[in-house]
Amino acid sequence: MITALDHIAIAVPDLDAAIKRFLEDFGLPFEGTEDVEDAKTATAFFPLPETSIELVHPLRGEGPIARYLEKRGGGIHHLCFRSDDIHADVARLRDKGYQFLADEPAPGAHGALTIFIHPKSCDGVLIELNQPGEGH
Ligand SMILES: CC[C@H](C(=O)O)C(=O)SCCNC(=O)CCNC(=O)[C@H](O)C(C)(C)COP(=O)(O)OP(=O)(O)OC[C@H]1O[C@@H](n2cnc3c(N)ncnc32)[C@H](O)[C@@H]1OP(=O)(O)O
Ligand SMILES: [Co+2]
Repeated sequence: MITALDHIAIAVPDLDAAIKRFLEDFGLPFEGTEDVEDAKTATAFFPLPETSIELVHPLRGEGPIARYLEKRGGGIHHLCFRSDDIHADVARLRDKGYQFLADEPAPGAHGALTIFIHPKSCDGVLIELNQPGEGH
């Protein structure tokens, strides 16, 4: 079952400048950065009550965020729904015809199990599902 809007991710060409903006201009609480090697993405999280803003930036200039920034520039990149049983939700949504970008959920930021649905399945919006690990 989907239980929350876990985060909204924004693709940013300059991670340090964007962190400064959300920290100093908007005054959001900053949790820290985490590089997700498998996703070739550097992330920065700003937790707010019940959800977070996630900044995403290419690791070493490559990967999906690099391609996104090249084609579209910075902008809202994906929404992530939190699940309390990601395998059941993936099976349920696959049965309904949603196209997933991987066969199985894999570890993402914070060690959460994560999987993406192709934007073509959701009116052009990239959707991530995650199931937080213990302690998050
Ligand atoms: C998991 C760690 C962390 C976390 O929260 O835990 C993250 O969130 S990391 C986030 C980075 N990882 C990903 O984004 C993985 C999933 N994304 C992908 O695999 C690709 O970006 C993909 C498949 C969505 C698109 O890659 P592709 O190489 O096919 O790029 P194209 O530019 O050819 O795009 C094809 C088609 O999709 C449209 N598109 C691409 N990105 C987005 C987007 N973020 N939102 C909406 N639409 C998107 C793109 O415009 C193309 O459309 P078309 O009509 O064919 O031009
Ligand atoms: Co994300």
